[in-house]
Amino acid sequence: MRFLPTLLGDAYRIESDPIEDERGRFERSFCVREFEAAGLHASFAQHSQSWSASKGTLRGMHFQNAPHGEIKLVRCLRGRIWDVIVDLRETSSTFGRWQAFELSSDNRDQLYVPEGFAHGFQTLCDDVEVGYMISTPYEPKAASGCRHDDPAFGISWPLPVAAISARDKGWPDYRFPV
Ligand SMILES: Cc1cn([C@H]2C[C@H](O)[C@@H](COP(=O)(O)OP(=O)(O)O[C@H]3O[C@@H](C)C(=O)[C@@H](O)[C@H]3O)O2)c(=O)[nH]c1=O
Repeated sequence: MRFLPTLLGDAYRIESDPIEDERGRFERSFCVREFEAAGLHASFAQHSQSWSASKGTLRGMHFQNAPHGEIKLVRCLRGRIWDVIVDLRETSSTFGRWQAFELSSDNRDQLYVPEGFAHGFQTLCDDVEVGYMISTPYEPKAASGCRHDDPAFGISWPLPVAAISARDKGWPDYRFPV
């Protein structure tokens, strides 16, 4: 695996090292030894998958409040997504900044999302499956988020929004600390 730094501190794009033979392909998508050697969190409590029917579907931007903050390892298992993270760590030099990554079942890249980031994605085609490893169990009372179109961040999305949950449409404006 190759752990490629991103523009945002502590977040990594991870490329795998596929081994191909006459049957097809083998690759490790997670490895405690390699994650620990790279200094990354290597213990995950949950693996979740979502399926989105339509191109343009938007899920996010999500995070869990402390003390239930999550580290996520995100991979697109079928189709293509525009995956976006926002650094919400007030002490970070990249606080308030966002970055987007195309993850797909073709490139098979993964995104390591540190604790303290908001995460969301938009599907770039129909019939999209996304899988996440998550460091902490789901805690509904701590689940929170910010709007994908919040002017505080100015995130660019590639497509008009075709489907979004009422909850994700209704997150209040993000307030930067004064
Ligand atoms: C996230 C989650 C949801 N649920 C339930 C709550 C709800 O009834 C249903 C759908 O939940 P949501 O609308 O939050 O699903 P979704 O919008 O797909 O949530 C996901 O979005 C992406 C961007 C992430 O980063 C993930 O961590 C997760 O927050 O599933 C669980 O039971 N366990 C979980 O871990």
